[in-house]
Amino acid sequence: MRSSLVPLGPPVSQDRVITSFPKCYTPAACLQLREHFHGQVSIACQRRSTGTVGLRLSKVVVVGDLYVGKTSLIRRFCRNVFDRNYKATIGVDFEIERFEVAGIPYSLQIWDTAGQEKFKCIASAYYRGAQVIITTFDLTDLQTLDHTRQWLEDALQENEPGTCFLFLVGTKKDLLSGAACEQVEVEAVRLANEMEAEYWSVSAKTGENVKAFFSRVAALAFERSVLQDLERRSSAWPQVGNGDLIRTCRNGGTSARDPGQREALQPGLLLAEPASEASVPDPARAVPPVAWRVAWPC
Ligand SMILES: Nc1nc2c(ncn2[C@@H]2O[C@H](COP(=O)(O)OP(=O)(O)OP(=O)(O)O)[C@@H](O)[C@H]2O)c(=O)[nH]1
Repeated sequence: MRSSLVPLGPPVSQDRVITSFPKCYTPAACLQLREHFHGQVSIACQRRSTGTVGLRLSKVVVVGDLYVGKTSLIRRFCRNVFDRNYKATIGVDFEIERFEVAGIPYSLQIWDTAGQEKFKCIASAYYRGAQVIITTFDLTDLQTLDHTRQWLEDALQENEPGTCFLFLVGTKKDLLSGAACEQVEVEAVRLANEMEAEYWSVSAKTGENVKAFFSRVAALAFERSVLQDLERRSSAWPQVGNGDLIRTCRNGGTSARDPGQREALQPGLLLAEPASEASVPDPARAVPPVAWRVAWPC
């Protein structure tokens, strides 16, 4: 179903339309194993009640050593091109990529940052406000994998704890045989788990896994945005006063109205809707959430 929201620009191309939840690369290092959208998100999308999500951009920051292939990865995805000549990124650059996720328009702003040390201070100024951090390394150069810890630490320093999805991505997959790649991946998966990141390996040259990877990024970021929006709205309606309206409860409780929805939420996440539009309070007088509780189930 095409979205009825936000007719900004031309419709997104068919390969940016995400209808079912994209699979992870390996369950051994994966942010979530579900193969469908969170029940609350599906309902919100069906009802077109995803708030401002369709109007917002989610910020994705790509970091990693120089020459690992950050620019090439982004260019392969956004423009479907590959250039074998190296041109260092100076500071930062970004692309905006539009999607339609579960019928809702959604955009990623993908920031390409410089890997060269001399540009690092410029690039790091753009880490703030990221919803997704992609830490990249070259599968043919293990030193670049060692450095990912530091890249991640630097990027996390600029963001609130627990607010970013983390990915560890091995690049230049085409340069390794299957066996050699698997060998590197053992270590990469171990590190990804340590970082609480999802692991992927890709090739910008052949395009292998590139679209699947960014679709996964978009779906995860979209789902979180919708859940945050629902939580924000539920916090703005503190006096629900009707148990029937609470469709997802603490500790993964099930819905009074939708008993089929058995999605587990993190303790403390409470989602509710007002009885009708008339009960929506004046936003200026709404009680803001005491603190964001952003921790997502696998
Ligand atoms: N064979 C192969 N080469 C790649 C791949 N991705 C990138 N390269 C090459 O690796 C070199 C570096 O790629 P870039 O994308 O410019 O690297 P970068 O990480 O953006 O570098 P900085 O901007 O300096 O941080 C270029 O010569 C690319 O052609 C890949 O998937 N396969």
